[in-house]
Amino acid sequence: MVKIAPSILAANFSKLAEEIQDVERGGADYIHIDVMDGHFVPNITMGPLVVEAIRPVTKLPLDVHLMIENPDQYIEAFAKAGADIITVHVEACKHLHRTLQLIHSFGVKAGVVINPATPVETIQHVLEDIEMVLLMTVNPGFGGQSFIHSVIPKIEQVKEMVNTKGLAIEIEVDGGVNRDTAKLCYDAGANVLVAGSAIFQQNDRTAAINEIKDQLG
Ligand SMILES: O=C(CO)[C@@H](O)[C@H](O)COP(=O)(O)O
Repeated sequence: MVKIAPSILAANFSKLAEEIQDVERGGADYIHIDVMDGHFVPNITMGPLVVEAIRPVTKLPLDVHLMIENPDQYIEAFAKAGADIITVHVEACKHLHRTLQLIHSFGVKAGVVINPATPVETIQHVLEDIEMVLLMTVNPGFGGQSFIHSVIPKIEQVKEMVNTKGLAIEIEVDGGVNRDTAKLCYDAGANVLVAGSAIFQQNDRTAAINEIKDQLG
């Protein structure tokens, strides 16, 4: 079953609790939280305090995507704030395996993210140590960008790697996912679809979520 993870980066921050409850009622499976530091990516968003504030307003798992340098420094804070899944970028981790162990040490699921230009081989030796792979389908940093189609074969490659090893890892995609691109990702092997503007910029979020799910056949 596909899961939909609305990215709150596209939500109205002045009424974040209502926005999150709206997508929860509308059938969302995860709440995707984009953490940006102005160094790893050219944008600054939210930190552990926002995750802590969101935690009591929803029962959905909080999927925290760290687009930050030196993620080890902040993992404990995000875990204690209520993250259920923490994903870190291969490109930002000096000792990726150690970082994944650190995430798990707080009882939180761990995932690895790769940018559009990063080869999937960079994650092959940590597949046994993660619960999620996140393939960026835009260059990270901003919502509302266009989907990068050259990532599709990478999704297929990851699916193949995961199947070959017989692992139960979620394959998530993020960036430019909407009613036109969702099926391409799903058919290639993705089972978690992050969508920001395609959901939060619609008046009827339930319809927006259903519209994406309906495309998948
Ligand atoms: O992590 C990111 C961007 O860096 C994403 O989560 C975007 O926030 C997705 O937004 P849309 O492309 O769906 O509008």
